[in-house]
This record gives sequence, structure tokens and C-alpha cells, in this order.
Amino acid sequence: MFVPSHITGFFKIYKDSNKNILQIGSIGAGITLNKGVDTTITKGDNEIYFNNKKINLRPTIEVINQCNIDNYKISHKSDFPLSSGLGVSGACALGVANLLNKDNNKNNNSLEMAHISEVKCGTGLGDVIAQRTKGFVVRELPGVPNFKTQKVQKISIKNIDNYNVVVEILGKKETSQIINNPQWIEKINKIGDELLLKLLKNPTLHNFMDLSYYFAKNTGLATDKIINICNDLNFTVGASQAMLGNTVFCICENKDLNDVLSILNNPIICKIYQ
Ligand SMILES: Nc1ncnc2c1ncn2[C@@H]1O[C@H](COP(=O)(O)OP(=O)(O)OP(=O)(O)O)[C@@H](O)[C@H]1O
Ligand SMILES: CC(C)(CO)[C@@H](O)C(=O)[O-]
Repeated sequence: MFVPSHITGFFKIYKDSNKNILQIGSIGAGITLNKGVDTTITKGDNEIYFNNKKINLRPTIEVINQCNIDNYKISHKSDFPLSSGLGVSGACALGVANLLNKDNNKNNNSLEMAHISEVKCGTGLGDVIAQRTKGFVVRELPGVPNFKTQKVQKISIKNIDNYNVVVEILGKKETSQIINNPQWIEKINKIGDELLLKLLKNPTLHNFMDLSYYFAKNTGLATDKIINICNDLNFTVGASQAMLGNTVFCICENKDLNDVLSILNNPIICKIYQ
């Protein structure tokens, strides 16, 4: 079961504790990539493997707990590491939830299960909704119900084959340390507030990258190192920090790909997956 990775460019957090957990989440915009996580479930001793290493991956465990299964071996094969702003924990949670719900025709539940797991673990607020939608995704209301009420849009991209998403992972950053911190929430929400409307007025990849860079820089989430790399990539469609990680992502046209690769140390070339 393949689930694409997801990069959030900018977002705003909605965490009202009086609300149902399905309504907690974020609004924002991002893209899914053709690299991600492939998950399988076989019989075993209740173990979870991530790229052949046994780990206790909380978002996956949360999904299992909701399903009451036993004697499983879950294997996540991922193109990217965890904690890098690429929505890998969400891809793992949604992959398991999709597999566990496939047989009993409850597939609509799998998104809810994965979202609940991500919110409980503090590992994501909107990734799995975008990962289910796929493509260039705008989330106009927080949480899962809005997926059903069409408040999640897939923006069409003209000439999509001409675009590459180049990813450079510089280090790790735990999402929960940011989205559970009141000072960061305030900064993120102050800057993130008007960006979605600006994107919807002009829904292009170029504008998405401009707004993502503005968000990364003005929230203070991006390090100087990331800002410098983004500035070096200013001849492209745009470059910014993948939220919420210590990772640069750049969208470039085919004609600029070699120049982008020459600037980065460990570039990973992806395509937008829809
Ligand atoms: N070796 C490990 N063993 C167990 N859990 C791990 C290990 N490495 C990372 N994790 C867990 O993986 C999860 C990563 O979630 P996190 O949200 O930070 O990253 P992500 O989903 O990959 O990216 P994003 O920033 O896009 O959400 C966290 O719960 C973290 O504790
Ligand atoms: C919080 C987040 C940026 C982590 O990847 C993402 O889940 C989102 O856009 O809500």
C-alpha cells in the first residue's frame, strides 16, 4: 500500500480543545510527491519495522490500537527518513489504516483513523488529508469533516511534467515540539493567517512557493542556512523549507534541474504525485 509523502508549504493551526478531535487540524497548502511509504502487513509477533529496523512508531501504534488487531508484522519501506517535514509519519499511519480497512469496506474510516493518530501523537495536523487527496492540495478548513464537505481542493497544474521537486534533507526536526509550543503556535498563526486567501486568488505553483518562502522566513521557522540555500535557488519556480522539517524543497522546471542539482549536496529528485 503506497502513500505519497507530503510537503506543507504554509499552514495555520486549529487546536480548540473543546472540539471533536476530527475537527482539530490545520488549514494550508502543500504538494504530494511520487516518493513515499510502502506498507505491508503480514502475520508476526506484533512488530513494526521501518526500513527493516524494528521501531515503536507511535502514529502506527495508535492506528493499530483503534483496530484491535493482534499477531501482526507491519513493514514500512520509506524513501525518506522520519522527522524531516515530509509527512512520513502520516504516510505510515494512513498506509496501515488503509490496509486494515480495505477488507471490511470501511475505507472512509481509514482517513479518520490516521488523522486521529497523527493529532494524538502531535506528528501532523493535515498531512493525511492531503495524502488522501494527492497533488497540489489546498485545505480551507481544518480536520477531516471538511474533506467530505469539499473544503479540500486539488489545484490543477498545467504542464505538470515540466516540473520537478528537489528535496535536500539537512537534519531532523520533531513536529510535536513546534505544534505543541504556544509561542510557535502564535507565530505560525499570525503569519499563516492570510496566506491561503492570497494563494486562492492566484493558485499557481509560483505563488505557492513565494508564499511558502514568506511563511518560512517570517515565522522564524527557517534557519539562516535554509534561507541562504533558498536565496541561491532564486532562479527556480521557488524554494522554501518543508514544514515541519530541517529540509529544503525547490520546485524547478526541467531546463533548470541541472543548475539546481549543482547547488545542493544531497538532492533527491521527485515529481508531484497526483
Ligand atoms: N527511531 C525511531 N523510533 C521510534 N519512533 C521514531 C524514531 N524516529 C522518529 N520517530 C517518531 O516518528 C515520528 C515523526 O513524526 P514527525 O511528525 O516529526 O515527522 P514526519 O511525519 O516524518 O514529518 P512532518 O514534519 O511532515 O510531520 C515522531 O513520533 C517520532 O518520535
Ligand atoms: C503540522 C504539519 C505542518 C506537519 O507536517 C502538517 O501536518 C500540516 O500541514 O498540518
